[in-house]
Amino acid sequence: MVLRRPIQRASLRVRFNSTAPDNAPKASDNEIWLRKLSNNRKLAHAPEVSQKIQPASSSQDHRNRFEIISTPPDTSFIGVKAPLSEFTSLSHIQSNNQRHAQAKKFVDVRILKCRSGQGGDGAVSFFRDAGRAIGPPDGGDGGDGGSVFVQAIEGLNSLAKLKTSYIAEDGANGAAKQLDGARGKDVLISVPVGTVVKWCLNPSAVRSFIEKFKNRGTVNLRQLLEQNKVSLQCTGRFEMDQKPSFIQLFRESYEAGEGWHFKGKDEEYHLEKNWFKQLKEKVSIYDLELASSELSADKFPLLGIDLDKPSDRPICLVKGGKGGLGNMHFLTNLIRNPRFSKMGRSGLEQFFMFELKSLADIGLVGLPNAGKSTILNKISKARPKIGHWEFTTTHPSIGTFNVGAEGFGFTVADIPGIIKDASKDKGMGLEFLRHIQRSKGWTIVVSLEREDPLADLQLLISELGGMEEVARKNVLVVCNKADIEPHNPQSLDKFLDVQGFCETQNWDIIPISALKGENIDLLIEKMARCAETSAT
Ligand SMILES: Nc1nc2c(ncn2[C@@H]2O[C@H](COP(=O)(O)OP(=O)(O)OP(=O)(O)O)[C@@H](O)[C@H]2O)c(=O)[nH]1
Repeated sequence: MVLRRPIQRASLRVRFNSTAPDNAPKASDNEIWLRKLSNNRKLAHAPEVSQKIQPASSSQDHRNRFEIISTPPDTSFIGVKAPLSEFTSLSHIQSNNQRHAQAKKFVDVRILKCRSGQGGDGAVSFFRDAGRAIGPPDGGDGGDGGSVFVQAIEGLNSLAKLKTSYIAEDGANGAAKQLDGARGKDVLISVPVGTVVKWCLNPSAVRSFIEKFKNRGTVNLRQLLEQNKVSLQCTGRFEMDQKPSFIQLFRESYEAGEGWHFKGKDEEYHLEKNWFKQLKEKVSIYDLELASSELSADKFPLLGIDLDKPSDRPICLVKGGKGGLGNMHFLTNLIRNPRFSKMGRSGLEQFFMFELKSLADIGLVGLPNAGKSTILNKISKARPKIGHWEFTTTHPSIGTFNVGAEGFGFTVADIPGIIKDASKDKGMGLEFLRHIQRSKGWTIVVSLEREDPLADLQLLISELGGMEEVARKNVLVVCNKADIEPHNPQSLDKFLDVQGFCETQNWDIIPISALKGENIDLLIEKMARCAETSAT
């Protein structure tokens, strides 16, 4: 717990003259405060101020993405290793790539630098007036640095307008006449509902790490980010819980007992005086308390913050540094002329990844050209661009529509077509999968125009993460383009193959022609069912 300063001064702007109230702490107040600090010595312990992020080669087993490598009491924090891909964005790293530049038109992932303000320094000043050339110390405290907050609000639908860095203001320095410095202004980042905020690595550090591999032949970025790990220091939710829940962040501030600001006589002069050495020792307990309160504030959920509802209040990402104490706090019966004050504590600079995940009830997936956009166009108010070339859909679009008189509504997200090896970053990759991850149901579209629609379905399942992943959802398989050669027995066989497979999985299936609008009403009913309940 951080001890409060001995006296809370009533006003930020106090004129110290013969008529104005003197709110500076008295020497006796300061002595009580310093004595309390000494008594607290046993409680305070030096925090381990280090967070090493060292990519290290790992095994191929990615099932356990967060591997615990050490736990208290052996270390202060829970050591966790996780693949680099958890803490960076592949599309961000690939931003120079042409193919991905096209996909970037719709911005659904951003990496932002956030820095909180540094605390202002405490002032060294002494009261003066006509009657007294030098009076008691009256240097005010530095103001606290501003913090960076995030808030999800309705009405926004893209991350495109976010800046690349958000820097909160530093606290102002304290001044003479007991004037505290002003608090640094906070910064608020407004994002759309559906945004997930995750702590991430500095992108330039990731890029320079990747550079090292470029000389060693062809690099598959996805594999590189999967196979190399980051070591993090984490904490549990409760003291006794050793399950990692938060990443511990560290700010680089002065060490306990340091961070003095001297005026007139320098540090060397003061360090020779026993009275200063004793004071420094006591104040180092205060510094430790500040450092430990920083440690409890400087944490971020390991799995990120899911802003799936409008935020009631802004959430702090990085907290501003505490302002330093002015010299009036160091007046004691022994120290009559404290010509020193404390510096403000540092702010915190971290990177965060903002991912926009659609909240659609149903995710519409299929190979390119299967007719997803045509289906969505037919059934929803949305009018996605339709074309007969592949990758017409370059960014997710969401359609909302109502079923029946009661108007049960659901939303459908159309994502770009998935191709073979999309999970290995072919085609437009699987970056858009985030938009259907939260959907209760997946509607998988295959085209009966293709040679082997069942093989297409199986390929899609494999690219979507395998049967285990797909089985978590309500699945509806749509066999589109049933209008092409409807009387050809081969067309019917193709449909029956897919139907046979769906029956073994207990999945619903429907043949349709999106182009001709055939079976669309039944499709809507089935999709409504697909959206209604969760499979798990
Ligand atoms: N004959 C026939 N053609 C269809 C049908 N549905 C869609 N098409 C055509 O198939 C082509 C591709 O349709 P889209 O809806 O753009 O396909 P998509 O799956 O969204 O494609 P991507 O955006 O590349 O993923 C277009 O030329 C459509 O007119 C259908 O039921 N029958």
